Order: sequence, then structure tokens, then C-alpha cells
Amino acid sequence: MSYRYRHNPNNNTVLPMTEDKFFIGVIVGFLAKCGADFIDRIWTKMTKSDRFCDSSSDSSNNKGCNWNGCERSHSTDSETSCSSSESLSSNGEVHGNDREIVAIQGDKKTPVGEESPLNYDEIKAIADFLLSKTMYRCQIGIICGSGLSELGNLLENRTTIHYEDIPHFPVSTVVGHKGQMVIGLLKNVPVVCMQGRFHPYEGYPTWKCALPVRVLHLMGVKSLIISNAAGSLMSDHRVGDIMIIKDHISMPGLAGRSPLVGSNDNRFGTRFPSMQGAYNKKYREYALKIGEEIGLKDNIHEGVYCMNGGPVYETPAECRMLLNTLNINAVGMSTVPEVVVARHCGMLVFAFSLISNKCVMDTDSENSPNHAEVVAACASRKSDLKVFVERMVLQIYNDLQSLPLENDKSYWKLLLGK
Ligand SMILES: O=P(O)(O)O[C@H]1O[C@H](CO)[C@@H](O)[C@H]1O
Ligand SMILES: Nc1nc2[nH]cnc2c(=O)[nH]1
Repeated sequence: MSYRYRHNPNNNTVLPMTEDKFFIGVIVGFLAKCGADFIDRIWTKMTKSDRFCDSSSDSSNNKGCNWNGCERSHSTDSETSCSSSESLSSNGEVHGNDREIVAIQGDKKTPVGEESPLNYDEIKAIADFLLSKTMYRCQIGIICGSGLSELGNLLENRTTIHYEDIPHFPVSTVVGHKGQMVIGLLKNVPVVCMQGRFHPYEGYPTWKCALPVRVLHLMGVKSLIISNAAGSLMSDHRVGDIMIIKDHISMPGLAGRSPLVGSNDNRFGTRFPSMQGAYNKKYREYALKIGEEIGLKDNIHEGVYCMNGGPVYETPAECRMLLNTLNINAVGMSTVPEVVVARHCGMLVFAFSLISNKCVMDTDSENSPNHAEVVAACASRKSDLKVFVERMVLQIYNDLQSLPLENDKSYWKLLLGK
């Protein structure tokens, strides 16, 4: 009879045992281990619902986003990739556990809590990654607001990159924001277009809402066209009108939520940037002229945009205050962080609101705004907006070509009209 020896942990002795007993012991031990793992998994499921995410693995996934994985979703010509992304956007959710908040989009989980802003090198790496996906070098960028993603479909020969596949990038969680970047030709002008943006109410810090602008800057973009859907406070505005933004009031900014909070990297811009002339005067004049030329004279206005935090729409009392005390013309929940970051790094900005609803001023009114109405109003104006944006792009491109070299002092004089 052959013997095996078994360690007895109770008295630290070694006991002899027959071979058959030894094998039975091994099998029993193996089954016990499987059982314990199984119970452990059930317990984990019960105590930590899969609504919540393991932050440690999330952030490592995100920060160290698999760059090879990005190859997977890169597609040329976007029709199929657009639709899949749109359904992802509408499913997007933001969830949290006691360690950090994450936005979930498909398989990707992005932290949306208080992280420190990405540094220059990290942003440069994103820009280089995107440049490696296209042969176009764009001087003009477009950011599409709620329901305005159609603008990106103007591009020909386009390359589409989903946000979830761009390293360090947030994901879109709002209906009407496709959540992808499109690079292609608009009337033969190379243009990069963000079909979907990020808002503070999604849980993102303002620097993250504006992160794409720095990426565009390091990709070589000089002029930015920013669009949004906004509620109008003006009695002479109608749903579907365009309001060219000439100035802004930023409720988050005034409350210390500027996207530039944190250490300043002079490679982007100065510590204390001025917002004087933030909305390029020349571009505003072009827009009014183009509006007239394409038959929108009565539907185009200039005005002051106010960024509120959202996601609630303003109460009638707030609307009356914003109009009567602050002289605001239209309200929204975006755009300003992008403008601030764009101006900080010297980009030229043209921004407009598509009036998607009239703000309700009467506390006892039966009317109230809703997001479906906002998206539908924007979609209903897509033909006019396409022509408008196309014309603006051509005009801006012509201007950029006639500018002297950047290191020429007269460059900034020309751009800023000073
Ligand atoms: O500003 P965009 O992204 O166009 O969207 C606007 O529409 C949404 C509300 O309906 C808010 O997100 C508001 O900011
Ligand atoms: N804050 C705000 N954002 C909007 N976006 C579209 N409409 C509105 C609105 O009425 N208020």
C-alpha cells in the first residue's frame, strides 16, 4: 500500500494517508473551493448591483485606453457607424458608487467626477491619434448642438471616429448628440466636426466639456463654429430662428466653474484671458450677410446667450429675471466652456443658437419646454442650416488663407480687428 502525507495545520504534524484517501481529499478540496467562489460571486452581485462600476478597473481602462482598440472602430464613410452610435447615445447613462461617478456608453465607462484636467502631452497624444486617422489637416472645426448633428453629414469622403474609441475622451449621453467625430471635406474644405458635445449636467467637469476644443487646437484648427439649441426670451424670436451669439453670461463660470480652473499651461494660453471680442465680429457680420443672402433676413438675430447649469429648464420667474435684469436673449446649458477654452488658445469663434423653444414667462402657463421638442425644432431647420454653415465655412476658409503667418504681429491685429 502506498502512502501520501497530509499536513495537519492544527498541531503542525504530517499525517500519512492512503493514496485513494489522498485523491478523495483533493477532489473534496477542489469542490469546496469552487463552492466558495460561487457563493462569493452571488454575494458580490447582491451587495454590489451591476448598476455600479468598479472604479479602479474603470479608470484604468479609460486612462490607459487600449489604443489598438481604437483601430477597431475607425471607419471610413459613416452611415452604418452613425446609426449604431446614435442608439448608444440614447442609452447612455451616468452611474455612481461611493468612490467615483462614471458615465456608461456601451462597454466604455468614463469617470465624470473630479479628476485633474489632462495635461498638454496627453491632449497632444489624442490629437496625434486623430490625425493618424485622416489625411486631412483641418483649419476649421464645427461643434454640433442638440439635434444639429446633421451638419456633420455634409462632409464628403469622411472618416468617423466614435468618442468611445478616442483615448481619454468623454462619451455623449444626451439624445440628439451622436457621440462621434467626423473628418472630411465640406465644399472641398477640410473640416473636423464633433457630432455631439458634453455638458456639465451629465456630470462632467467644465474642463472636460471643453477638452475636445483643445484637441482640435492641437490638430491645427484655427476657427471654430459652435452651434447649440437654445430657448429664447425674446418676443420677436420664433422657433427655428438663428441667433448669432455676440456675447455671453456664464452662470457656472461666475460661480467658479470655469473650464480654466486649475494650473495654467502657457502653451495653451495666458493665465487670465480676456473674453472681450470672444465672438469674432467679422464672422458675425459675415453671418448676418449670408443670412440675408439665403433668404433668412427675418429669421436671423444677434443676441446674448446665457449658459445655465441645467438639466432643469428655467422657471418662469428665472426667465423673467434673466430677461429683465440681465438682458439675456437666449438660454442654454452649453457652449460657454468651449468658447472660453477656444479663446484661451487663440482660436477664432463663431457661435450661433438655433431657437428651439420659447421660454415660458407666465407662471400659470400651460406650456413647458421639453427635449423632444428641442431636438425636433432643430431637425426641422436642417436644410437652411446646412446652406448657412456651408457658406460660413467657405467664407472663413477664404479668410484663413489670406492671413499672414502666425508669428507675424499683424496676424493678431487682423484677427481681432485691433
Ligand atoms: O446646448 P445643446 O447641446 O445644443 O443642448 C441644449 O438642449 C438641451 C436641452 O434641451 C441642453 O443640453 C441644452 O444645452
Ligand atoms: N437652459 C435651457 N436650455 C435649453 N436648450 C434648449 N432650450 C432650452 C431652454 O429653454 N433652456
